[in-house]
Amino acid sequence: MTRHSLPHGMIRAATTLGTCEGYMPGFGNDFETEALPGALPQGQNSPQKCNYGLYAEQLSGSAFTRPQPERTWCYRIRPSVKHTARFDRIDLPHWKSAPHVLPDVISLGQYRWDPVPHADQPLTWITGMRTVTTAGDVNTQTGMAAHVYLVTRSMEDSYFYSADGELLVVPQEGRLRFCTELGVIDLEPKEIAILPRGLVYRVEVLEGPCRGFVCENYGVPFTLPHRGPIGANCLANPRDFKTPVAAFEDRETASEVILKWCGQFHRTRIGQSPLDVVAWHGNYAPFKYDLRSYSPVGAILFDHPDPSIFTVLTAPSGLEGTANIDFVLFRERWMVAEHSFRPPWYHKNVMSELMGNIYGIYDAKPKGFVPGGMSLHNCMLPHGPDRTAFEGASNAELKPEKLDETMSFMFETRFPQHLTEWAAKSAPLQEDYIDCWDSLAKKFDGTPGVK
Ligand SMILES: O=C(O)Cc1cc(O)ccc1O
Ligand SMILES: [Fe+2]
Repeated sequence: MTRHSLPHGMIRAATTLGTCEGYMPGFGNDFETEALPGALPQGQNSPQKCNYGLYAEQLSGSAFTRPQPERTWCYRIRPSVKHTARFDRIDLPHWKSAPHVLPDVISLGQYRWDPVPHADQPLTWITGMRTVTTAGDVNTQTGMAAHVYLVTRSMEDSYFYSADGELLVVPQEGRLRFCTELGVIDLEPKEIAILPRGLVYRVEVLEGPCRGFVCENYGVPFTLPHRGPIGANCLANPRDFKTPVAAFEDRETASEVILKWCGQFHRTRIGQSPLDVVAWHGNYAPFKYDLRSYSPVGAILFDHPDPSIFTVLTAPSGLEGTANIDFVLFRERWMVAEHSFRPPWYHKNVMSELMGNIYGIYDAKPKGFVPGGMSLHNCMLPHGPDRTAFEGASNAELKPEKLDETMSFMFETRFPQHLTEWAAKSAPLQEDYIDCWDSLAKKFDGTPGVK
């Protein structure tokens, strides 16, 4: 087996059959990977002594007793407990957790933001996280938070992990590298990544400035949706998810580990890199997914289906069919529906919808919802196409039309989303957003016929 070197002398497992540029294909597979030959024990998890003097350690991402438990066995230079000395509380004022309901912030409404501009000062993955909304309760492991990240600087000898939930990362600008305990993920716009709860990592800037969106999932991890009558194919296909091969660094330098725990941040100081997992096997691991491999299924004769058909990943809530979070993708597709109003209909929804634009034009909002921008249509708040979209689609010739160069997404949660003070007062909120429906004309005059 040959080794691949990454910055900081990180040693990565060689690409082997079934892997692609350092990644292994499949969703939720039981993966196994080793960066040094023979580092992974065969036939058992806890040998009396591990090869290379490694320590065996289990990372459990679900209760031991879940029907399909999620866990990974790590073979590492030091057990994690050596990477966590005493913790001191630190303040990260822009990263908020639910419940975070403020008396002087009104969350009830329809909101839209321009792209958040980059700051003057350098920001890392940790200092550059800006919470937009929170929902549910981090202490009961229900709900989520939506964030924007603005990152211009790599973390150096600094590592992070969250006990509060997994992070779904949706880049919109720039390229990031996630050096994790279980391997390295490089991420750019049109891709997404999942960083599981409890996984330690460092984030480096490959090409900045970097901006994107994060959904912090306090609940059970994202999984693939039940496909129902769609059957086994299309939507997000399992083989297109990529989990990194093992990579480790054996580096003794003064370092810090920052831990998010019950909404608060803590720092511990250690004398080495905690990314020292030489080999691992299991089904609890980070992964990335290229959104261009998503095969949308839609209306091929008439009408407009619910956007749930565009679900990429879903995080169940415990109530059957009612997601803690759905991650929904509106990407390039053909519009062919006959005698139909093709964009989204007007609607009110018990779920709350936070949307972001990755690139291009979104059909319900030809203007104002721009790449890097966001919108929030909260629980039971009516919304739909603006006047331009409505008039355009009501009068368009209904020939097959390609919605090209477009990619927006939605974090849709069963819980109402509460704005942070930053989202309500500092972020570039469009004060006139609701005016986009103002000029919708009354067409009804009591006489029959299409108006
Ligand atoms: O509000 C939105 O733009 C998102 C959305 C899209 C769609 O096609 C149907 C319903 C819906 O909430
Ligand atoms: Fe909607």
